[in-house]
Amino acid sequence: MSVLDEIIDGVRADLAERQARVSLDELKERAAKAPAAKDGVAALRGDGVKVICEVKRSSPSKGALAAIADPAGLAADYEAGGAAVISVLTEERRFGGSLADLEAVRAKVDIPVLRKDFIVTSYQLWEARAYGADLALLIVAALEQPALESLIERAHSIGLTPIVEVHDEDEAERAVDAGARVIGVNNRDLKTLKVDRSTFERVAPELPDSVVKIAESGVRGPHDLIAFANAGADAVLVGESLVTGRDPKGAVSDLVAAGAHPALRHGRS
Ligand SMILES: O=P(O)(O)OC[C@@H](O)[C@@H](O)c1c[nH]c2ccccc12
Repeated sequence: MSVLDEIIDGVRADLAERQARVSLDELKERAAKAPAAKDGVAALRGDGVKVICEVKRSSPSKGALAAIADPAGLAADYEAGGAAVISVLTEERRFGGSLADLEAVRAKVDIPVLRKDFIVTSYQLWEARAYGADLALLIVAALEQPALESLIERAHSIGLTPIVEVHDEDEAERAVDAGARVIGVNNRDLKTLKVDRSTFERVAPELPDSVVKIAESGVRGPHDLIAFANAGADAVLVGESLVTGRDPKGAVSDLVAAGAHPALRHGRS
């Protein structure tokens, strides 16, 4: 069984408990009361390379990264540093996240918030909206094609922007066929947890120009951002290097400044 399969088994078990506690109708009521979703696509387009900053306590590859006693405070630092979107991991067992983190971050920042989890049913999309997310991650490797298609559609109908995550050319084709407009290329293989920074550069050319392209994982600093930008990234998604550093706000503003450099603007819309 791959690491991804193990993670998803745990996610399904936790999900079954929540579903037994909170009905879909209750979630929908809560979602109806949530502030309207912000435009995730608009936040990721435009001049310069956008920076998505992640609230991440631990990971299956590295174990504990940072305690993050105040996820909302960290998110506020990211926002002050110029982040375009905040990513909040809500997976509990391996990443140490929760829906409470999502709710706390949502209440604190004005920029769009991404629910980062292993989404396998529309119930989790309703949860995302009910707890204030504007975007939700859908991982192609975790979903059969019909499920991927219906979750993309459902996300749109709920008002969420789906970020569809791929790791190779076949998954990229599946994402595009399923109607994805925002695609994240994960440089980490979720089946082996290995990071290969050439993944983005290999997969991005398979994606149509109209798709918003995000390079995910392995961004250590401005140098990596510039490399991904030169390979066509509209945005980067950064976790570990921000949560383990001493000055998250400063690190974000260094990334944003590198991404705003005029030399990178050529060919961007
Ligand atoms: O911590 P990093 O290497 O900067 O990576 C962040 C993000 O890309 C990573 O957390 C991630 C990408 N896709 C995921 C899917 C599920 C959980 C986590 C992820």
